[in-house]
Parts: sequence; C-alpha cells; structure tokens
Amino acid sequence: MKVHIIGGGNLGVSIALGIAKFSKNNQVTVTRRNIASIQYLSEYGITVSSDNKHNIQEADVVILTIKPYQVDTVFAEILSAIPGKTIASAVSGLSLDVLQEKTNGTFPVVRIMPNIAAQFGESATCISFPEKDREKALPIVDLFQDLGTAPVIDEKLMDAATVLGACGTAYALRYIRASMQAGIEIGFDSQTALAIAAQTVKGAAKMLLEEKVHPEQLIDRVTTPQGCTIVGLNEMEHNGFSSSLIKGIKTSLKQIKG
Ligand SMILES: NC(=O)C1=CN([C@@H]2O[C@H](COP(=O)(O)OP(=O)(O)OC[C@H]3O[C@@H](n4cnc5c(N)ncnc54)[C@H](OP(=O)(O)O)[C@@H]3O)[C@@H](O)[C@H]2O)C=CC1
Ligand SMILES: O=C(O)[C@@H]1CCC=N1
Repeated sequence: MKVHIIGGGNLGVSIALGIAKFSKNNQVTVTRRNIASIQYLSEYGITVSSDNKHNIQEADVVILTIKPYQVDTVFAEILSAIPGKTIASAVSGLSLDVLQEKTNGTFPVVRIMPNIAAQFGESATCISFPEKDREKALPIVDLFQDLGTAPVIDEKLMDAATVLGACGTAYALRYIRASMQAGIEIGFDSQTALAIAAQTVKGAAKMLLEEKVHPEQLIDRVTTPQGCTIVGLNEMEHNGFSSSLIKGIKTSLKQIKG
C-alpha cells in the first residue's frame, strides 16, 4: 500500500515510522511545510517532501495528521488532484459527516485515532467509517493492526476514543512521572526510579492484556492483607486518585466536543 501522510508532526511522524518498522510492503510519504526536522525519516525509507502533492496521485490512501484549523487549506490544495482517493483523518473532533461535507461526498472517508506509540507498534488506534466505505477502509484497519491494535468502533465514540486512547498516553506518562518523583523521594536516583516505574506499568499492562481480567483481580494478587500496598492505595484514593483521573478524562472530552 502507498500511504501519503500530510502533517509530519508528532503524530504523522509516529505513524510513518510505525509503518516503516512494523508493517510489510507499504511505502510512505510524509509532507509538512518545514521539512528540516524530519529529513532523517529518509533513513527509514520514508519519502519526505514539503509539497503536499508530491507523488500523491500514486497513493492508495491519504492520511491527515494536521490540526483541525489546517484542514480547509490542505483540502483546497489537494482534493482536485486526487478524485475518489481514500482519505483517512486523524484530526481530532472532525466528524465523518463534516469530513464528507468538506470532500463533497465524493471521497471514501475513514476516521482514525491512533496515538504516538504507533512508532513502537503499540498504538491503540480506534477506527470508524461510513458503511458505504467499508471496502476501502478495511485495508487501513489492517495497516493499523500492524501498528498495535485497531478496533473498529461506532463513530459516536470517536471523541471518547481520542481522549482514552490518544490523550491517554499523556495521562499514563504523568502517572509514571509522579511515581518516579516519589521514587526519588524514597531513595532512588532519577534514572533508576524512571526505569522501575516504566517497567512496572508495562508489566501491569501486559498482564491485563494477556490475562484479560479486571484490574482489581490483579490488584488482589498484590495487596497482602495488612500489607504496604493496600494502605498506599487507600491513601491515594482518599486523596482522589481515581476520581481525579475520571474528572480529567471527562474534562478532556468536553474540550473536544466544544
Ligand atoms: N499528538 C498526538 O498524540 C495526537 C494527535 N492527534 C491529532 O493529530 C493532529 C496533529 O497533531 P500533532 O501531530 O500533535 O500536531 P503537530 O503540530 O505536531 O503536527 C502537525 C503538522 O502539520 C504540519 N502542517 C501544518 N500545516 C500544514 C500544511 N498546510 N500542509 C502540510 N503540513 C502542514 C505542521 O508542520 P509545518 O508547520 O512544517 O507545515 C506540523 O508538523 C491534530 O489534529 C491532533 O488532534 C490525534 C491523536 C494523537
Ligand atoms: O491534545 C490534543 O488535542 C491531541 C488530540 C489527542 C492527543 N493530542
């Protein structure tokens, strides 16, 4: 598959590198206006250009990883050159209806919501598409399955998926940062604290994904009666640990919905 990514920033580069490293038989082009910082992508076989239309006619899919306010400018530039080509948008908050309206209803459209762990083959990429575009969308689902997981979801949950799956990377990193800071306070140097905190989160996530159980079942295996885990957990909950996460996630969702 030939993949043309417009918007070689944080997400666009992650997807490009993920495709280059974790998928087979795909070619990637990435564009942005100032390409100096992404020239290194050519070392991975990725074509880099400051021209959004560079080789675009050969592409099987055009992926948009630009900000919402950049969409109209990019469409004005490219649409006439790619009639009927599949457009996959990772633009947050841009619904399939609006995407179809902006493309005059004449392009197959797919909404994708990856996260920046695509670069490491570990993205949770939620995908939705109109039923009429299923045939065109399925190869894109396959592509993102190579970059982690790629559940097809109801479009009405795409904003929620943005928060849980894409913003979620930042929330998880903040948890790790806090653990690291605590680790320093209780005696570790920062690098060791970070390594322990990050590996512990990775291990916890792996157990959940492989055992497919409720987190509390695993927590039960850690919390020795009258032990140190349960007192720490309860102290965190008294201070609003779960509650603040839930509130934060709902606030992020409100921001997307406007
Ligand atoms: N970052 C993330 O974790 C995630 C982001 N998203 C969504 O992806 C989109 C991009 O986010 P993110 O990667 O963080 O943003 P960035 O600002 O890092 O990337 C956007 C890129 O678009 C380029 N760009 C701007 N205008 C044009 C243009 N006219 N033609 C071509 N390229 C252009 C910019 O480069 P230049 O100025 O050089 O052109 C920039 O590199 C947003 O809609 C965001 O909501 C979704 C999921 C996760
Ligand atoms: O913060 C943002 O708006 C984007 C969307 C999801 C992740 N980053």
